[in-house]
Amino acid sequence: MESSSGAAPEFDYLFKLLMIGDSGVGKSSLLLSFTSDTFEDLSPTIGVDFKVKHVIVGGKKLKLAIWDTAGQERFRTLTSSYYRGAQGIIMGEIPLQICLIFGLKKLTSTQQIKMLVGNKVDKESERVVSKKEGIDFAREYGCLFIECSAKTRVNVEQCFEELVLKVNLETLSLLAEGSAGVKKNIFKQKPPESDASTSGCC
Ligand SMILES: Nc1nc2c(ncn2[C@@H]2O[C@H](COP(=O)(O)OP(=O)(O)OP(=O)(O)O)[C@@H](O)[C@H]2O)c(=O)[nH]1
Repeated sequence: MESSSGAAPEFDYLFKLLMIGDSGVGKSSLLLSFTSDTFEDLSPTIGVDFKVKHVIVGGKKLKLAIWDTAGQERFRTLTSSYYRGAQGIIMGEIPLQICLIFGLKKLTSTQQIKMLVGNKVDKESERVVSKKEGIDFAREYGCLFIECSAKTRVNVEQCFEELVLKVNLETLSLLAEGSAGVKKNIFKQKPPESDASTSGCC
């Protein structure tokens, strides 16, 4: 937590989120769309990038620290070192992610919330994986699932919101179990309404 001089803290909770996925699936574009409301042709990420977004969920001020990792193979050793400590993980385009999800299952703790993201839904005519296949795949590997478009901003906010809501719920259950080190604040939000375009399955 920040604030050391007795001033009101800038946020109630800090969540670390991590974006992984193969190069070109649109991780950086999704992040830019979420944090800056813009879409532009970006160069491939070198190593890792980082952005912050403040949101209010359930009346609580959350600071989201979002790490965007390079998808290119040559950065994989570096980027995998960022998995630890992430509360939520966002992954990229469906057809390319299978190997990374297996990697995650080995590398991350079970308390991390994973979300499989099918980006670029604006290119419907080029779709490779059906929505049902995406949902089934996410269910099998215990991920939330959503389809979105960084370009048109369809479901971009929802993508992060659903993940953060789920992280909150996990935080609450940790509190209920009396885990040490978890700040004893109770979030007052309700679970998200079910939406035809999203599908939680954790
Ligand atoms: N049509 C469309 N194009 C997109 C969308 N999101 C990203 N793109 C394009 O896909 C390409 C790759 O996007 P990036 O955001 O750089 O991909 P990345 O996953 O961050 O790639 P790395 O940084 O190499 O890991 C770019 O040309 C983007 O403009 C989308 O929602 N719709």
